[in-house]
Amino acid sequence: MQPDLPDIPALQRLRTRSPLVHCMTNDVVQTFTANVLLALGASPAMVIDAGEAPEFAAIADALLINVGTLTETRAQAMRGAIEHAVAANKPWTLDPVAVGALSLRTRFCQQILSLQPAVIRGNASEILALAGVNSGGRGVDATDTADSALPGARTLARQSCAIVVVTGEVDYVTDGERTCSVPGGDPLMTRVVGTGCALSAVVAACTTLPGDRLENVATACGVMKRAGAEAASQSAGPGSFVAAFIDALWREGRA
Ligand SMILES: Nc1ncnc2c1ncn2[C@@H]1O[C@H](COP(=O)(O)OP(=O)(O)OP(=O)(O)O)[C@@H](O)[C@H]1O
Ligand SMILES: Cc1ncsc1CCO
Ligand SMILES: [Mg+2]
Repeated sequence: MQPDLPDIPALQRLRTRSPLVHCMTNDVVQTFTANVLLALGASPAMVIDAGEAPEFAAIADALLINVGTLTETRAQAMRGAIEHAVAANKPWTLDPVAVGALSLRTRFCQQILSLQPAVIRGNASEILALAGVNSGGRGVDATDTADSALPGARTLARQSCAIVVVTGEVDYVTDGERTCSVPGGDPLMTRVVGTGCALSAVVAACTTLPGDRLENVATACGVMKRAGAEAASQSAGPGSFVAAFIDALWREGRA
């Protein structure tokens, strides 16, 4: 395991570069995801139609594929976008929401794994399912711990040549050989929808940074956990947590 990493320069770089992040994400988390990226200085765009998503994927700096509200039509648009991103040498990140629990999305994610994702970010049940390990996942929430999913995450990283992030009480970031652990955050982060989905978007933004990708992805996890802990300490419950969380992200990486 690697020790805690200095992440402020990476955050400052994110604000300076303001990467354009093409988000093909689920209907539940669109606005929250865009606001999280904006608070950190990145530039979100939710372009989803099959007629223009491939074109945009080649222009944007990074692509996020989140299958939370997948349909057959969206799957087609996503596949086209991924192919164009890969052809243009742009990194793409996969959030395999509820994979393992449902067959269309499980099949789709297994297929697109061969298209060289830079990063796969999921909760423990999703990562175990994608790694081919039976898990108790039955919906969008994890029923396994991140610790128990770490061996599966390492196997998935080696199989897919992607960096794999498994989130929970501790986040683990692995390339199959090196692993960073990122503690912190707050359980309140799981009582509002989309903190994991938004983290995947921040991870996608961080794949555009120069330097060690594993460290940059761990930085994304650390930033979200730090903001989550700060927001939880300032809020009365899930409603005010959301506003405090966006505000805490806004302060991250500022002098
Ligand atoms: N018990 C916990 N304590 C502290 N932080 C947590 C805990 N569980 C999750 N988190 C944090 O919450 C965020 C979301 O992680 P989670 O594993 O819940 O993803 P997810 O299930 O994909 O979320 P969603 O589907 O709502 O987007 C991450 O930043 C993670 O570090
Ligand atoms: C609640 C929910 N349902 C489909 S996607 C989603 C967001 C969390 O992943
Ligand atoms: Mg999720």
